[in-house]
Amino acid sequence: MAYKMIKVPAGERVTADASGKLQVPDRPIIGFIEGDGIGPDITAASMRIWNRAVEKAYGGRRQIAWMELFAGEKANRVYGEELWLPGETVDAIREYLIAIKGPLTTPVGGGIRSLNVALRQELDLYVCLRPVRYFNGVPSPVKHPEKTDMVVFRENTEDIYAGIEWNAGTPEVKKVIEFLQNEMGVKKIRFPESSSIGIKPVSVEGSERLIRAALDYAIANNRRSVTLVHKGNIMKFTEGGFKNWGYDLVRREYAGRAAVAADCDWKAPEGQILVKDCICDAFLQQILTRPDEYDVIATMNLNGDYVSDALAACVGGIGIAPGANINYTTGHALFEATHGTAPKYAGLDKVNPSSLALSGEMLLRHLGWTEAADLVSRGIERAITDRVVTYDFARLMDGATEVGCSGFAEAVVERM
Ligand SMILES: NC(=O)C1=CN([C@@H]2O[C@H](COP(=O)(O)OP(=O)(O)OC[C@H]3O[C@@H](n4cnc5c(N)ncnc54)[C@H](OP(=O)(O)O)[C@@H]3O)[C@@H](O)[C@H]2O)C=CC1
Ligand SMILES: O=C(O)CCC(=O)C(=O)O
Ligand SMILES: [Mg+2]
Repeated sequence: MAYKMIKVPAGERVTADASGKLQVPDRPIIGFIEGDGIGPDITAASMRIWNRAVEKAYGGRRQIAWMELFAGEKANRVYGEELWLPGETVDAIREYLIAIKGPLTTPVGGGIRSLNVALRQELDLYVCLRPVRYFNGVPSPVKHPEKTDMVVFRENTEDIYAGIEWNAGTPEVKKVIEFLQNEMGVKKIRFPESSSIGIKPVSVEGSERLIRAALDYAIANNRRSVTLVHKGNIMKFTEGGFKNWGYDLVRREYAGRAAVAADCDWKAPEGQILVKDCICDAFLQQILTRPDEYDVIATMNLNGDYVSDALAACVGGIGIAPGANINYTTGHALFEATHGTAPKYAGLDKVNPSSLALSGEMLLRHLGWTEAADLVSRGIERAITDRVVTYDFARLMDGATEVGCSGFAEAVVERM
């Protein structure tokens, strides 16, 4: 495909077969979006780490051909018009399959809708995968951060997060409210004249494909349990549906490999995954009090957003919380940090690049480049153990050497 502003480097496409399995050439073209706010700082630092890890692991036999894609504020500058998410950015990820992005700004209460959510929706990246593990030496607000070892599978295309809503006082919201009151017999809208309305779609298909991905991951990685996190006592047909459809799926498709807690008195037979559920408010309490009881988590979009930041806090904060948005059927994957653009730190070469760097570690592992991935995590681990850290860790550690974002990347590279 010919692109207007995207320069395709010398290299080859990663492709996927009909089952989503990847074929990875030695010089894969991988897209990257720099991102807004701290995006340029953490992208430059992470690139240094990823490229060095690949060079060290494969001595030039393998190399990533980076292809810059544009979104957010930079897209406006590059295209010379108001264009937040150029169509060719989405097309290029569709064509080249794998990309990584920095955070993109979403204004609150008006303005453009989230570009991050738009990318997930347009590419149907239905899993937001956020592993949460503790790196030795990272300062944490909990007593036993090493007990937190969870992998969050967050549904990424549905829920109230999809942004289907109408603003108070508009003719559109009036129409929706009148429909709800007159056609659907709704009597519970407390202030109908001044309400905004949002819609929460949660489907059987959307829930099943997410929960299936979580179960397959748990089985492939010898994990102990999958917990469905929901608020189904209150939102019976959406969040409660998610839980019920999940249990139905386990009984229908995973017999002999996974067992529903209620069917086995909370003890899965030897070699099987225990599937249980937890109401989200209680879950947010238990990740602080009993984190070792949870393992793989499957949840809906908004819960997953809250849960992943809360879990990140337990193991040192969102400065070190990686993630990926994946469609396991088509093979498309867009890796990204859990955190946002942290605008007050933009351009200061200050923040922790680990969240993006570790998202790249996930990307390398996803490509099957395990040796390079291991070097990234080893370098980060060693820098932290040596107490050479960015401000977010330094302010909580005794005897730390505080370095900037690029300085941390150098410290990682030296210790690979
Ligand atoms: N996927 C994406 O692209 C996402 C985008 N966003 C967007 O980002 C913007 C800002 O959101 P906001 O709510 O401020 O959340 P942010 O995640 O951007 O920042 C909140 C706080 O988290 C800490 N933090 C974030 N990143 C790092 C890092 N790399 N190293 C160290 N500490 C870090 C800082 O804490 P402290 O102040 O304590 O130093 C920061 O003030 C919004 O427009 C939001 O919509 C938000 C989340 C995800
Ligand atoms: O899109 C955004 O601005 C925020 C997204 C977010 O917080 C997340 O996906 O974790
Ligand atoms: Mg978030």
